[in-house]
Amino acid sequence: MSFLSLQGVTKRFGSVLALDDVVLTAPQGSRTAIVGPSGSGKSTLLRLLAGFDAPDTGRISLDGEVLADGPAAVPAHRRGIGLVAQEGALFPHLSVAENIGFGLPRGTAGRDARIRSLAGMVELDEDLLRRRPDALSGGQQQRVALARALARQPRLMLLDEPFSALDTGLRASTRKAVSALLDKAGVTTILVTHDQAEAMSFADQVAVMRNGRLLQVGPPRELYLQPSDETVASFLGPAIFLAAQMQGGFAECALGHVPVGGHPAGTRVRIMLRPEQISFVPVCGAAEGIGYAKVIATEFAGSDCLMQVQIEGRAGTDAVSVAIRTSPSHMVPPGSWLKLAVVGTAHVIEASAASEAYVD
Ligand SMILES: Nc1ncnc2c1ncn2[C@@H]1O[C@H](COP(=O)(O)OP(=O)(O)OP(=O)(O)O)[C@@H](O)[C@H]1O
Repeated sequence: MSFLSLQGVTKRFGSVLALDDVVLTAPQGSRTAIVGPSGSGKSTLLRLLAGFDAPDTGRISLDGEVLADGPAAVPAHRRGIGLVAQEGALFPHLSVAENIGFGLPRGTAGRDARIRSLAGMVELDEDLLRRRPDALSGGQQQRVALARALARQPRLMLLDEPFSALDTGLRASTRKAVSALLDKAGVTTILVTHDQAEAMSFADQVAVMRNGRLLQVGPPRELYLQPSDETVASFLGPAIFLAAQMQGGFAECALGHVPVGGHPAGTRVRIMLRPEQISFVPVCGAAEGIGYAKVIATEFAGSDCLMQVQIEGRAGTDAVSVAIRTSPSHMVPPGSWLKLAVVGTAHVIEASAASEAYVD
């Protein structure tokens, strides 16, 4: 049996179906990230896990204990679940030490030592313990919030966009530190985030949510390279979709002969590639034919620049415009011609009926 299990969880607010038959499991010690657009139901799911609200139908269990079975639910304070919210939500009038020790009864033997040990775990200097939260940086405040949540040795840790208030550099380093810490403590964790890259680097399982439903759940690499549909594909990053015809295990498309993963059913398919799977070499002058493309526009964005290129369609089909990624030193100006090649395999995202027309 899974350590954390949600079965058929549904929650409605008036006419809004916030959670629609959610099924999710997580092994002990694992990290799950829930991503999805605004209003997709992420916070509602977290609130139900924390015990701040109860499902209409469905069952939530943790470590063999049923936490909610429809509206009958174990109250939040009896769940042994820690929560770190977006702003850390520290008590402003208490010192950092008292914030960390908030859940530890006063007078408990070794309380101060435990607070110092928790501060050490989240790499907070001891001399910060006497300060008030407003005298700490955003990253330090988040680490205090994490130490406070860890103090009660939760069975499950819920992280609700805990890094979103931090700037890019601090965000990445805090995420790494928190991730290593949770790993070491072996705490099962659920992270809610708007940031797909953050979800994929933090978690061993990612769940993509939309309109209250989980569209796909799996390891980050699997979701990124083998999404179940175009919505999941596009949500996790830029994607190139091309119509293709299967021939001898290859997809014949505007890019030529492209190897595909798996054994797709059907002959007319739609394939997906990630922009970084397209390599190119500039060619002199106009070069028409399969695999050649003209640069239409460029977008400078530091280390990760984009070039919009137009590929001639196969006979009788329209040209296809796709974005490919490159470094600033490899970017060429609009009007240049390129020979493209595909790195790795394409993913067949949709196999159509054999009678469907072949279109790009
Ligand atoms: N207490 C409530 N009363 C009425 N509707 C609610 C309530 N809480 C959530 N909803 C609705 O349920 C849906 C899901 O909301 P939820 O906050 O879970 O989404 P979310 O994915 O967390 O969004 P965001 O990323 O913007 O925080 C939304 O349509 C929201 O308006």
